[in-house]
Amino acid sequence: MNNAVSEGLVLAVDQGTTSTRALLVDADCRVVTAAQVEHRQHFPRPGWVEHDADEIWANTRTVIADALDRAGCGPAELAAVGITNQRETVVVWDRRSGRSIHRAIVWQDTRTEQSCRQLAGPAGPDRYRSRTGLPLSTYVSAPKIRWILDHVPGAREAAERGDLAAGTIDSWLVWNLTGGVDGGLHVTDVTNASRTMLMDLATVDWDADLAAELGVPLGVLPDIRASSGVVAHGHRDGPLPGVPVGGILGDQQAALFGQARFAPGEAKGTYGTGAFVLLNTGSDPVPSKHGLITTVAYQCHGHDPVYALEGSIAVTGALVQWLRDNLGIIQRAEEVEVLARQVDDNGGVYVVPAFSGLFAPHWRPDARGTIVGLTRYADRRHLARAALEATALQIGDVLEAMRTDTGLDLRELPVDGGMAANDLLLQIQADQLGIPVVRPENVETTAMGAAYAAGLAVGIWSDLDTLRRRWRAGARFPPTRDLTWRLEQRDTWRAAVSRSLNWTGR
Ligand SMILES: Nc1ncnc2c1ncn2[C@@H]1O[C@H](COP(=O)(O)OP(=O)(O)O)[C@@H](O)[C@H]1O
Ligand SMILES: O=P(O)(O)OC[C@H](O)CO
Repeated sequence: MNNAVSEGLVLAVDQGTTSTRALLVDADCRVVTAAQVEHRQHFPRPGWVEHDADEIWANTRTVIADALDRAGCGPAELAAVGITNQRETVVVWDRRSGRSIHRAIVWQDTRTEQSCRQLAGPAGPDRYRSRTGLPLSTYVSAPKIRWILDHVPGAREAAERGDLAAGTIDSWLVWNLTGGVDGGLHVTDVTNASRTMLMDLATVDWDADLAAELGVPLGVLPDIRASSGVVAHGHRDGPLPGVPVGGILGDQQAALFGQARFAPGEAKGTYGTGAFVLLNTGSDPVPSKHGLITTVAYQCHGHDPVYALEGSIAVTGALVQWLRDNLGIIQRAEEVEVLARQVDDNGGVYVVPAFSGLFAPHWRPDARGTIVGLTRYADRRHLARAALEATALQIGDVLEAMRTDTGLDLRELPVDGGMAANDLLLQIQADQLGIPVVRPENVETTAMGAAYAAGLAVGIWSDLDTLRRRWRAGARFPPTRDLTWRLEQRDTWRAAVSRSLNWTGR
């Protein structure tokens, strides 16, 4: 083993929307090595987004092997592995063949819009909110599982016979890591389960009535476990033989954990494919009246769950990808900053990236992407700037909802995620919010959260305070604009958002 590597290595697997990463973290919370592989995005119809679950498992094996190789060590030197994952995305697989029976339906996919509307009925999308913390929307897992069971020939009967397993990506990975068809463990954690619309937030257990109403047989679902605690060990024939699986968390909860936001009132914002603000609300689930989600933040084995309020935004980095892949106005994501810096303002252009409808705080599946304010003056530089502003303005909307729901004024916003590498975005964000935005020294917060959860479970770190002391600020972006400017921006943004509504189902 490489001499520079200290004792007590923890592996974090971060299975995100665009890529799968593995990071090796040492007991001093330093990232020793990292490996990353992107997977294919399938868009078979407008609004549909799919991933190949078998490809994701193959990529997971690859990045684990690469991260270990680069460190010159083997699985025997690992104290634990922690898994974190894109949430809500569902896999349904055959317990006997070990193969998924349909491509994974991704959290951004809108195919269940009609069935969500029917399920909501006259009660509306908040029908199950008090029990689950979630609006009935295309975002959550249950309607996606139901869709697969109803559309793959023979699937519902196979599910009733007990031949199928379903779950979010974490449960697919843990099942495979622990043996798959050879006795793999079918589990998930409380944070992932809280995104399915099948878990009761108060009992942190599946709700049989809900499962029946939403058409998901309880028998296909995994057991729910704490986020930090050893659930199993890697299978002898898998990539991590004998390694304790000590942490499982949804990626946004993992980022909150990795940012060491363990106290009520602390929040973080993560900018990836979408963007997600989570506010730790402590031991009580706080209901939202302003379009936020109530969710489980984490649970350490033997302790009560900790809850959070969340503002989930479907499209932020995905808009940058769209500028790159669909319009070709940039070649690489980071070029959006170079382009946007060439102009002082957006030239009157606003982009509302409602590619999957609008999530928090609006929850409008009928919205679609809209560009307003175009004149002959506008060019790709203004579009690039408007794309970054759209991210910041959407975050502004969810923070305002948080303030209204809780009465809490954040003093600053710690941020992370792939898009947080963009300094211009973070400056625009600080200007839009009127509070400083802080990027930590270690921006690998999602993977760190999974590593922390796993390391805590096996005693690499003794407690949360030890982890909190490791957090270091990297770059700080103080606001430079006044209130009048902010209010004007918000007014124009609201007008743009209103133009994106009522597009489908007219
Ligand atoms: N410098 C940048 N400026 C703007 N967007 C960026 C930049 N770097 C990456 N992105 C965007 O961030 C996303 C990748 O971030 P990441 O946190 O890895 O995403 P995920 O976890 O959703 O897979 C992509 O959508 C990409 O377009
Ligand atoms: O994988 P990310 O970072 O795009 O996060 C996706 C979220 O978990 C969806 O809820």
